[in-house]
Amino acid sequence: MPNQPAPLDLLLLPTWLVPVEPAGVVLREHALGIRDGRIALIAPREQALRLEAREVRELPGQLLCPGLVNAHGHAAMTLLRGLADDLPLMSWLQEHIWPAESRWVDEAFVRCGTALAIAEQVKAGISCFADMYFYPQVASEVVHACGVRAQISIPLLDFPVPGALDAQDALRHGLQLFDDLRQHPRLSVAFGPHAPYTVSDDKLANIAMLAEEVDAGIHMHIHETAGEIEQSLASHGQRPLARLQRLGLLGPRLQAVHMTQIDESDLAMLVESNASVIHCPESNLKLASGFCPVERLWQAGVNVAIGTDGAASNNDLDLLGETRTAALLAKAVAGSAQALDAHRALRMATLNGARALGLDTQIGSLEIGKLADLVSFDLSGLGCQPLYDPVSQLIYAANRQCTRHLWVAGKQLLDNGRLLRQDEEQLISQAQQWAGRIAGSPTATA
Ligand SMILES: CSC[C@H]1O[C@@H](n2cnc3c(O)ncnc32)[C@H](O)[C@@H]1O
Ligand SMILES: [Zn+2]
Repeated sequence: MPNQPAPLDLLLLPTWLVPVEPAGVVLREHALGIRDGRIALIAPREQALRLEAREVRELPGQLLCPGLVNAHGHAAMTLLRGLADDLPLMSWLQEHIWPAESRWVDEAFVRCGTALAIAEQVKAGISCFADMYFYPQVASEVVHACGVRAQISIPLLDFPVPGALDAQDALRHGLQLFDDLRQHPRLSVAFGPHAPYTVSDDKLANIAMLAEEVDAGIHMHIHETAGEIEQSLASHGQRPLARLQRLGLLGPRLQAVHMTQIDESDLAMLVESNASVIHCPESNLKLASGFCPVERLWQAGVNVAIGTDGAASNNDLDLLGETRTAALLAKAVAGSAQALDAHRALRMATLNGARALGLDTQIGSLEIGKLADLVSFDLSGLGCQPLYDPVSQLIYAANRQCTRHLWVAGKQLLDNGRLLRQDEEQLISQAQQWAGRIAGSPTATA
């Protein structure tokens, strides 16, 4: 008697299944089966329905694809959403955000803001996000409790920040977090030197060495504005990326966030080092920082992922909307309507994000053996009719309200648009209490 395969835990029957890898494929009349948190089956619907499954779920009018990966953000900054708008990066940061952070950010702030960010992201189809903020230990506890996946960066700056007296103190806490989370199934830890203009040479060289030693990512704002390049040339006689190369930070573990300023030598360094670029188009537009040349990077072979940045410079954590902005902006920047087509845009928001975070063997595409991090979007509504091409519809016509169901490692976090692991009413009320305190203070941002 041949061995019967164990029953599937869940069999999903969407109208469209978009695996992302192989590229450009849309499967109709197909099913996806999950066993032990992993994708165990992708097969024609009729064939799959003959298999034993503990639960079978029809997803009519829905597109099933990998969960979105928000490759850059500052989760707890949700509590600073709308506090200082319509400003350029440096006055936004130095005159408003940093003063507000030193006045208000503590463990309770990070706990509440991170939970709010996770709820907003899960409701928007994001199953994995990269976070760079203060009190990373607290953020990791919230991620653990909410069931989502995240890379948590250890923030490192030359000056004291909430939760760390100096960079050495931050590193000490950070290395402890590496040890604590080494075996965690959903959490990874990276180094988060804030930017070339806030971290000195000796600390950057030390981070490069430590990242090699513990095999971790390096997540950093780089080449966000033209002013950053000018300042680096004046202070260091080098462009920031060249300086980072000299200090040993360039390599596949580097996650270079923003990169709106790229000359030929920068491009060559990115290609040669296999570093990833994290594109944050809406933050770059809102702070008038510049335009990342996504198509040029992509054609040169650089892995380009996408991030929302924090809710204080965006002002939402809507990766689907961000991807649409990226697809539209890429065409304007490249002067070509073919730049960043819908399929590549979806790849940027899934598999490329996973690759940037070093998770592409585990998530980012629907392939047998990968973790079942999945999202379904409902394309049956009026705004998506008529429908010729489901991926075009997802990127150019749908919006985050179309998000229906979301699973992380086969565990459902969103059911028909409803959060299963978080209390929406409570999150809203807690966020309002924070806003009451912050807005009610005469020193809200100064
Ligand atoms: C190292 S913790 C995060 C730190 O970064 C600040 N921040 C948020 N958005 C940006 C951005 O676009 N460029 C530079 N710095 C940014 C955030 O407020 C924290 O202070
Ligand atoms: Zn940022």
